Amino acid sequence: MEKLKGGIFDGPQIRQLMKDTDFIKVMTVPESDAWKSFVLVVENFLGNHKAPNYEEIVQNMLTNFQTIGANMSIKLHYLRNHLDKFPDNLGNYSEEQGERFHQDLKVMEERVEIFQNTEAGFLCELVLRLRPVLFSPGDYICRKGEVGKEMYIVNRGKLQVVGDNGKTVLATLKAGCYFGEISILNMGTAGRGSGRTPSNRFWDIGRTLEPADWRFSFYTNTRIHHELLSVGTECVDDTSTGNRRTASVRSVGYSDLFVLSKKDMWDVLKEYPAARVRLEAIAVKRLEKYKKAPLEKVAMGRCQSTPGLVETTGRVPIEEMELPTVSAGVLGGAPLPLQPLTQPLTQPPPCKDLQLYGASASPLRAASPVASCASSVRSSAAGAGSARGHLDSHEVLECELKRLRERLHTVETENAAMSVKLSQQQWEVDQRYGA
Ligand SMILES: Nc1ncnc2c1ncn2[C@@H]1O[C@@H]2COP(=O)(O)O[C@H]2[C@H]1O
Repeated sequence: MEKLKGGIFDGPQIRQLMKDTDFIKVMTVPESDAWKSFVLVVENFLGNHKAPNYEEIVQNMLTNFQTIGANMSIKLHYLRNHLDKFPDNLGNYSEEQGERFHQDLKVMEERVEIFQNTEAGFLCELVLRLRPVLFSPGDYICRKGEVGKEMYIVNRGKLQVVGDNGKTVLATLKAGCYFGEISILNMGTAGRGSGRTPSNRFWDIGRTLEPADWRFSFYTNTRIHHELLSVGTECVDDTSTGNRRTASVRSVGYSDLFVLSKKDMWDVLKEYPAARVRLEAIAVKRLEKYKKAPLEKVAMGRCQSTPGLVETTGRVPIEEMELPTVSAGVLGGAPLPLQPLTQPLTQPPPCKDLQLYGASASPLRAASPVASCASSVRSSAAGAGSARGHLDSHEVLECELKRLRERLHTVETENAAMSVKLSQQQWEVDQRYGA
């Protein structure tokens, strides 16, 4: 009954309609074309008989459905993309199996927030990449601090998000809920391997040098060159940071989940940038809820794991070290004078303030027009209260995406320029010392 109310017909009802000669009489021409082509699909593909030209028959039905503006369900997209993968005799497949398939897709389409109001193609691409997995009572699906490689959607069962002690239950998840998205979208606890952020690692490199060595090392020490470049590049490699699980999740009883790998998710997101913005916006909101903190704190958490944004509360912020500009120094001009470092390099305390670096000052700094947009949005979000905050979080994400693209371009260009300069210097050293 529920299905009928929702306009969903099962096999016996469809067969009844196919026999009903009056049914087609109440249709317009395009509708009757669509109906007839559907009947052809039932008779030549979905039942016991698969006609040699079944692909043409299915394609014809899809075209006719599109003509009448029918909202193609995910199942029809599935049909189109995987026509060649259906077994020869679909009639052998029971109603129960069909029902199960229908239910699986229904969970995705209707109950999973991230899949609602997304482009049909995006949803279809994701659904096709989902794998079903089963967990037993007490199984941990993920543990806090691990690198996240998958996200999960609960199809059936009950799970608990637990705190550090494994006892405090932060949330209970049931069918339709999803989890594990924070780390695969790189919004979790920042850090790769050692757990140190790129900005921490700038400081680590700095601390290995005597102040007087800064200028000399920057020009002649290939290790420093390479390390700085690798950290700089990591700043724009936004799949490498913030990838740690923010909590542990365990199965209460048996649970039946769908798993989506990070790689698959990112492969699809590459093709659907609007969906990426939307997913990240939802993740920011969810993080905000988890942390029960005001927006700017959440933005800070994200920024710590966001390439290009660096904490600046250390006693000697890296931008004050006055490294020479790329154009004047690295690209062949005379090195700019460096101010001697009067204070030792120290580890910056936790982020209180955020600053975006401008491209002109150092090869490690980001392009600025979009950066200033992001930072002004951020500061307005901080000042204007929580109602405006939600709107701004979206703007911040959009600005950040733009800025990251520009930053990637800048770092790649600078990387290439520095490599040229490096080879040049190596050649000069070889010439001088006869290596
Ligand atoms: N307080 C919370 N309430 C509900 N879900 C949470 C909470 N904290 C973390 N999670 C989820 O648990 C997941 C653990 O892995 P991730 O950090 O990738 O993504 C996390 C969220 O999806």
